[in-house]
Amino acid sequence: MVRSFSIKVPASSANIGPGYDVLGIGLSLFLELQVSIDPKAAKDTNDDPNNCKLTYTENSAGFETVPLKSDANLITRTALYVMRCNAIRNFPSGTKIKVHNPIPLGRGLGSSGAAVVAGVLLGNEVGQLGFSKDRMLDYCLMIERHPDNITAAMMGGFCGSFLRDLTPQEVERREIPLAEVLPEPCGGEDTGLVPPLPPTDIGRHVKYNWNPKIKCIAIIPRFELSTADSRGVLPKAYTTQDVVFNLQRLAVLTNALTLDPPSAPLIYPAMQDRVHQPYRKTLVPGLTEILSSLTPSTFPGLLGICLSGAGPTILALATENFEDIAQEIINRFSKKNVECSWELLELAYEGATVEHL
Ligand SMILES: Nc1ncnc2c1ncn2[C@@H]1O[C@H](COP(=O)(O)OP(=O)(O)OP(=O)(O)O)[C@@H](O)[C@H]1O
Ligand SMILES: N[C@@H](CCO)C(=O)O
Repeated sequence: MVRSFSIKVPASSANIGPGYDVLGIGLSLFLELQVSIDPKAAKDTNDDPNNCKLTYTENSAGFETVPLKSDANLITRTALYVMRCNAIRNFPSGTKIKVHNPIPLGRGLGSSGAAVVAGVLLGNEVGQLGFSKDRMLDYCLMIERHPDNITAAMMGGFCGSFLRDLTPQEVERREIPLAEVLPEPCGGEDTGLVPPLPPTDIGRHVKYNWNPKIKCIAIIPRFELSTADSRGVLPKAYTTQDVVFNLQRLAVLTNALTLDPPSAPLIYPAMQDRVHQPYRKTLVPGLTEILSSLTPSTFPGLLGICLSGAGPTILALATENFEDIAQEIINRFSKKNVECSWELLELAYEGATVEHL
C-alpha cells in the first residue's frame, strides 16, 4: 500500500528585540515536504543507505548546496534520529521526499528550526509513532538548544518559551546523539546503536495573542550568517543594568503587541535590546544605523524594528507604508554594498501541520 502525506512548517523570527532566546513568531513562508512511501518503488531508493530518495524543487533555497543523502541532510537525519530513538533503523524501502524550501538559509528566518521541526514530524509520521506536538518539541530541543525558533515553527503564532533545567541524570543523556544518527563519516555503516530517548518536557511555552493588524516586513540581505557565528560574538556576562533593560521591555512588549490599536510609542521603545544586537553590529554592516534611524515619526505605520533571529535579516513591524519602510532599509544596506530582497509576511498562526493525502 502506498502512503502519502505532506508536511508544512513556517519560517520564524526569533528575539523580536529584547526577547533573546525567548520570543519567536511563526511567519507565512513555508517549508513543504511531499512524502510518498511505495514499496513497489524500492529500486528507486536503493542508492541511499537509508532507502530515502530526497529531492528539492529548483527554486528552493539551498537547491544547489544542501546534501541529498539522508544521513547528511538536516531534515532527514533529524527524522532518522527520531526513528532510531524508537528502534526503527531506516526509512521504509521506496520512501521519496520532495522538499520545497522558500526560507532563505542562514538569514535569521529560522530555516534550521523549520528543517528540524519538519524532520521530527517526518520521523513521527514515517515511524507511525503517534507523538503529540509537545513530545515532538522535546526531540527538536535536543537538536536546537534554544527554544525560540523551534517553538514558533512547531506551534505557530507569537510564542514565549524557555528550557527547564535538566537533572544531572538527564544531562548525562543530553548529548545530541547525532554521532549515532550519522555514523562517521556521513554515509558510513549504520552502527545499530539506539540513541537515548529525550527527557520529557524539556521546554515550556505560552502563546500570546497578536494584533493581526501588525504585519511583518523582512528585509533579507544576500549573504548568509550562521547562527553559530552570530552567537559566538556575544559576551559571556552582562551588567545588571543591561539585563534589567531587556527584562523591562520584554514584559511590556508581549502585551503591547496584542493591543488594539497598536501603539507605536509603546512598541518602538519596547523593541530595544542590549543583549545581542549591539554585539552583532560587527557582522551586519550598517546594523546600528538602520535600527536607530527609522522611527515611527519619520515612517508613519512603523511600530518597531529589530534584527531577525541571529541576522542578518531586519524585521520591521508595521501597519502601513510597507514598501517605503522596506526601500529605506534596502537603500541603507546598499550604501554598505549589501544587496537585499524583501517580503511582506503575516503571522503563521497554526504552526507545523501534516496532511494525509
Ligand atoms: N530546508 C533545509 N534543508 C536542509 N538543510 C537546511 C534547511 N534549512 C536549513 N538548513 C541547514 O541549516 C543551516 C542554517 O542554519 P542557521 O541556524 O545557521 O540559520 P537560520 O536557521 O536560517 O537562522 P536563525 O536561526 O537565525 O533564524 C543551513 O546552512 C543548512 O545547513
Ligand atoms: N535566539 C537565537 C535565534 C537564532 O536561532 C539567536 O539570536 O541566536
